[in-house]
Amino acid sequence: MTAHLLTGVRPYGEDAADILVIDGRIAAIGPEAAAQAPAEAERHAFDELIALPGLVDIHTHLREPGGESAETVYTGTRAAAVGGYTAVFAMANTNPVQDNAGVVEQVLRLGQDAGWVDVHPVGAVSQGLKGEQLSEMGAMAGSAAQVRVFSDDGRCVYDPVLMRRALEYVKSFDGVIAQHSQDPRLTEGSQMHEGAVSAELGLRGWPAVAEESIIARDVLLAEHVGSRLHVCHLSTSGSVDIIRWAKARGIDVTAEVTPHHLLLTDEMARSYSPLYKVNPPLRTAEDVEAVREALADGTIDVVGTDHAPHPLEDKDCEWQAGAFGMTGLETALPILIETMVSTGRMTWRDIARVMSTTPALIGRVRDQGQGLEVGAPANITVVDPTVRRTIDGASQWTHSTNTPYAGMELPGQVIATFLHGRPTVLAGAPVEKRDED
Ligand SMILES: NC(=O)N[C@@H](CC(=O)O)C(=O)O
Repeated sequence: MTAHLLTGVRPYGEDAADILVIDGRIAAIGPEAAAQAPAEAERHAFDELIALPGLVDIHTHLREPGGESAETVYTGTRAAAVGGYTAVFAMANTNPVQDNAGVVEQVLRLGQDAGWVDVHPVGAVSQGLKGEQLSEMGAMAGSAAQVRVFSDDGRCVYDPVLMRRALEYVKSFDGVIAQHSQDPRLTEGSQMHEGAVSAELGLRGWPAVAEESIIARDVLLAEHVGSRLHVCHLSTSGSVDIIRWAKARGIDVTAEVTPHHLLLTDEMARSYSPLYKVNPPLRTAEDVEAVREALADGTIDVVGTDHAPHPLEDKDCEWQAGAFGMTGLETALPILIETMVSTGRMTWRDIARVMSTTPALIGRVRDQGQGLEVGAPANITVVDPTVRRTIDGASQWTHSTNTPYAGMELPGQVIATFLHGRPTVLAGAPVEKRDED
């Protein structure tokens, strides 16, 4: 038997209550926890700290296989655990692409061996992400990886016939298509958000309509075939309007926003530093306000990090040559605290909903996101919201340093993470899996 007693902790930021964990499940919460704790239980004094259900990231790039100079499954999932995550959905734009059962099972196994979080491989929608023919979706769904989320993320499924077929096909195994909404024709050569700042800087623009027109098309397709659509990294106020309209109409759509689109604007491009180059691009202050409001009112369902590590040479260069993407696993919760909790827009229960419960539901994962309830799997994140830390890329656990928050002071630190009852992070630092675990 393994047992842990978390004392003095505040579940969902509410009244202090001890939590007893036995053999991977929450055995008791409240006064009876200490009374029921076996003598050998490991005790953790977490007075005044906040307990949340383990975070679930619906949108992570782990890069392995093929991109190990940026990240491996091991380093990416270790960074996830440090960020408070207990599960991540690993995007399909690896090399080889996660478009068949062999590759998704490889990523699943790498995740299990690393042991930091549950890794759920995302399957590509199209073979080789080429947007021409459907991938082996059924084989991936039926594989050991039990894939339910399919995405060509990094690329848009542009062909409406392919998108329609994909939406139809995933219905048979309750899957979802997670679309990277970007009209490729409207964004050829685009470098940043199209607007006053791009005009001033002389960088080619990525117009909001390139995102909004694809979302509008896709919600109508999802309605037409009666299937489930997930919109990745929504970034504009117009996109929020479309999702609001689609939901009011009863369309089965969910939407995600990234931490960086909740905090940063296209003004950052004035530095010409590719650290701020990301896809979709950082938008205007009005867009940031719209996505914050939509996350708070439930129009946007989840926060996905879009953790996109890149090797230094792809970021330490001029803007035009830089790669799109920024790391995010270790800064997501601090940014949510800064933008949504400290501002009074969301409670800790709301954070649990958008960063744990709903992402697990969208991905059809049953042993995550169940909340801090007796009998639930003991996936628990313990955070100190009062600490303020200056972010430094070099001291993060991800293998890459492309954080746009370097030098910024952000609130909150994950003190401990428990994955199915086993601590993966204690005192803010990762804890290696032992052989007997
Ligand atoms: N979000 C990003 O800016 N980059 C992503 C893929 C993508 O372009 O969406 C990546 O894989 O690097």
